[in-house]
Amino acid sequence: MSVLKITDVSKNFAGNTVAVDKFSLDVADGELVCLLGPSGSGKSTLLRMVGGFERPTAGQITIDGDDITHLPPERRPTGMVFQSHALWTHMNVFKNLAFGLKLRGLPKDEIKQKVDAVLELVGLSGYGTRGVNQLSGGQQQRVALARSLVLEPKILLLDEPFASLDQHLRERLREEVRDIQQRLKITTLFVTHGQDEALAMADRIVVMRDGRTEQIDRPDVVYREPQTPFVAGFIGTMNLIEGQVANGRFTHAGFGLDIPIPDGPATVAIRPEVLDLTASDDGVAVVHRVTDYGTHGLVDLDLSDGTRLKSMVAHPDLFSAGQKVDLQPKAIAAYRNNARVYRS
Ligand SMILES: Nc1ncnc2c1ncn2[C@@H]1O[C@H](COP(=O)(O)OP(=O)(O)OP(=O)(O)O)[C@@H](O)[C@H]1O
Repeated sequence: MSVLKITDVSKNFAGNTVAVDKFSLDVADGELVCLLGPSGSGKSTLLRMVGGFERPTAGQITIDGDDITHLPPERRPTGMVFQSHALWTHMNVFKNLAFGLKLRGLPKDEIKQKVDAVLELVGLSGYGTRGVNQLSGGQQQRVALARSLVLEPKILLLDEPFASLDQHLRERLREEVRDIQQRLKITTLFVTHGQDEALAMADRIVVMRDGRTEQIDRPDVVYREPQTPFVAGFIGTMNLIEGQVANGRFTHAGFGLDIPIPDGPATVAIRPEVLDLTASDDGVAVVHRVTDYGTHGLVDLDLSDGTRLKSMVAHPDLFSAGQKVDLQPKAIAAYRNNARVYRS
């Protein structure tokens, strides 16, 4: 059952910037949906409209069937965690967490019980008396999450909560947050421009572009079956080759493939892990660089017009810069007019 329903929501800023354009999305109970897209695609604006920090120009947002489109943030059953955690630095951790509960008029012992429970949930038991400034960046972000969770929101809204943390900590925290989210079964909308984060955490990913949905699907589907060249190029590493189809054959710069689609321009997409190489004196590509990552190798290669492609290989030592190679893709997709028209 859908808990959060966003219907035809738009946001136009002054100066005619259309940040969000007739956007619709249903989020099911307990689901974690990631809004993923490049900078400026409207992710934060959309999240802020759900949280009540931005007013939609048009459209409707409901939670459990109640229209919340024009309610202020404090009257919505939502909890938002921002990129800059905005903790109160003059208060200790306990007071930061107790603040919202106090406003709700809860008795002292119940506040203590709830704060202790949420501190345990985020792995910070015993940190109540610490000053916020005495915590690491990761700990501060956990407190920010706890401050939202302690108010038991129906919907948790996370706006790039790990953006300021280093890679290692980011990976650890996203696992922790996913664990907590699944344990609490809390419906969550999560904004990120990190595709790894989205692939690792989401039940479904919304790929956004120019304020609109480009694709909504499970992470594995978004990765394996991107519906547009934009999604293909945005998620994971993808070789995109723009060429022409004539008589069922796609060609570009000496590279050719049989594709049973009508004549005309097409974009072919091939993942590096399914682009096999064989050394050949009259090969269509030249190896530019070979990188050995230990577990696998990555070969950068150029077609005759300079189009750069990537191939993942099991034995990088078989290849070297300057070598000519032939390409054998094991799986391809072809796009025309921004839609997928073929997949092998
Ligand atoms: N307060 C504002 N006034 C005017 N334009 C705005 C405002 N906030 C956002 N925009 C514009 O709306 C568009 C979408 O911005 P938004 O911040 O939602 O994108 P985003 O996908 O979250 O980007 P990022 O990943 O960089 O945070 C951008 O063109 C942005 O410049």
